[in-house]
Amino acid sequence: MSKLAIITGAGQGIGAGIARRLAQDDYAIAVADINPVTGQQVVDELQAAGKAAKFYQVDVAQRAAVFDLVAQAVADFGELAVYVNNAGVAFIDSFVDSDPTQVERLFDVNLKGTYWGIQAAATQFKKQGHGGRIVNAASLASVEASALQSAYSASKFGIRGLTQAAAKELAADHITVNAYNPGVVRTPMRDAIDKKTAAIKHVTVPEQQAQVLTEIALGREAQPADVAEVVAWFVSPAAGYVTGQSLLVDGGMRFH
Ligand SMILES: NC(=O)C1=CN([C@@H]2O[C@H](COP(=O)(O)OP(=O)(O)OC[C@H]3O[C@@H](n4cnc5c(N)ncnc54)[C@H](O)[C@@H]3O)[C@@H](O)[C@H]2O)C=CC1
Ligand SMILES: CC(=O)C(C)=O
Repeated sequence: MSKLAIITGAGQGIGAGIARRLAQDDYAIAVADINPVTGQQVVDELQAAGKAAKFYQVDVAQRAAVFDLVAQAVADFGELAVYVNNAGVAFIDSFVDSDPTQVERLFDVNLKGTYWGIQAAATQFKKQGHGGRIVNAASLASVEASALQSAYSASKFGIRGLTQAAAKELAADHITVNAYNPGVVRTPMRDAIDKKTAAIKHVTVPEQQAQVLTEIALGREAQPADVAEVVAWFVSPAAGYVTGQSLLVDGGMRFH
């Protein structure tokens, strides 16, 4: 019988990559996303490959909806084994020009959405009584803040803190909590970041992307699969003694 993995923001990008990768390890995949079109497309793809998957529409900023997500997915697939807080939003703007509405929404989705996800998953794991794995999406912006991404960086610093605090408290229940810190991963989020950054800097998008590439030691951007491999490791038996850690997956951009 498959074990259940809930992945938020799995309708595209890194989350979809994580869904595809964990499906290879015979997890039943709960594709949780605010976007029903892309989310269902990922489910259709997994099901066409013979994998167990179902779409759940959720806004992770809504605590009750996150708890309902866990309850519905467990009712559909049985015991929860893995919860990945991947959903996130970003925007580019100067500190002083950042729009308050965008700042509020970003903290509600990234920081509070991760908080509710840890709460809901840990509550379910405690009920089940034999541990579990929680993995959170931080960022290289959680170890060194990014200019033009003040709110985003703060949210990711916060997620690193949530990861450490949850790991300390939940270890007694054999629940590990870790985070992945991607650098530059080619997704729609990154496309939007590159476009706005180029406009602010008055350069072309290719020029902006070429500049960023010079900062990556391995000389290439990441693909979602690069990050998904790290998440697959975090939830594997091999990482059973790892908790509270935030692992840079950036091709060599930050060396903390
Ligand atoms: N792409 C990159 O270079 C990096 C991404 N990250 C983080 O990785 C995670 C995934 O990023 P990407 O795949 O690039 O993003 P993306 O924007 O391409 O995909 C994010 C997914 O989350 C969903 N989503 C957004 N708000 C939601 C909400 N309130 N409730 C439920 N679902 C929601 C979107 O519909 C989308 O399917 C994010 O937390 C991001 O901050 C971290 C470092 C670098
Ligand atoms: C560094 C980072 O988190 C993005 C989205 O670029």
